[in-house]
Amino acid sequence: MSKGKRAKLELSNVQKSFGQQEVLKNIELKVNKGDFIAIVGKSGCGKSTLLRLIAGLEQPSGGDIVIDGKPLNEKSSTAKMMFQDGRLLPWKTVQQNVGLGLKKGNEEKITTLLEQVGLLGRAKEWPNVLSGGQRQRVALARALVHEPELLLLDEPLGALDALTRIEMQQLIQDLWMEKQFTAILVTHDVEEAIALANRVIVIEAGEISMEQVINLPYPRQRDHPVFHKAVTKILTHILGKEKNVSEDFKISNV
Ligand SMILES: Nc1ncnc2c1ncn2[C@@H]1O[C@H](COP(=O)(O)OP(=O)(O)OP(=O)(O)O)[C@@H](O)[C@H]1O
Repeated sequence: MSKGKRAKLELSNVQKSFGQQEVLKNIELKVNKGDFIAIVGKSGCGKSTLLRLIAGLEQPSGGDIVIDGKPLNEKSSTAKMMFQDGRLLPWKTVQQNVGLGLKKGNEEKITTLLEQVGLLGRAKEWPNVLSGGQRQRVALARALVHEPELLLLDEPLGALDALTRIEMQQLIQDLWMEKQFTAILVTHDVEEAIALANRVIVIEAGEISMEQVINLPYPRQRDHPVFHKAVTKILTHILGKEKNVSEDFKISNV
């Protein structure tokens, strides 16, 4: 992270407990405007809780969350969130879903976004006739139609098949490159993290145990050797088998 860039989001000593269970402790994280951050880690390590804190959907038990220089108190007004299940309203058409909460006079934005996600021809259909991937395209359009400066993605592609998942990753990357919003993605998939993020954060037992800058150009190429080294390095860290890794994979910078 280069000095002098404006911080979009800053977390200082953030903690979160549910009853006696301490889920997050001492989280320190600075996200610059335009960053694409991926948060990875084992199931139950606290990834979604961290995202929900940033979205203002949960309150921290301690520490500070600052967005655009201002403390985040209640629900974040600038952030938009996209979930694994899309959360489309089944009684509204595709275009009505995308336009939810949008003020009158902005219909053109709906058309533009539907075109960008490749669903303009399905605008008047109901969500239940769409495939899982198409539903997530609608969910993505719905999040982006508000032109959010901060997009929070909670395992949005987790329910999709491998090929659709890669197509969706490319779509998210294209839209991020074009619109230059700040993105934070929670994912189980280390390859997905490296396909999209300029920084990957690993959470282990409620703490950030690794932060890896991914110095690969966009659009990302999966067949780049550094891509595979980065996957191995992060997976090795998560799985805790550093001692068994060959020297080839012990790289300091990717
Ligand atoms: N509202 C809640 N009330 C009580 N405990 C909770 C609540 N939300 C999360 N937890 C607990 O916090 C821990 C972390 O959950 P979280 O969903 O953040 O993990 P995660 O890393 O996103 O997991 P996964 O990858 O399986 O989705 C878990 O032990 C979970 O049971």
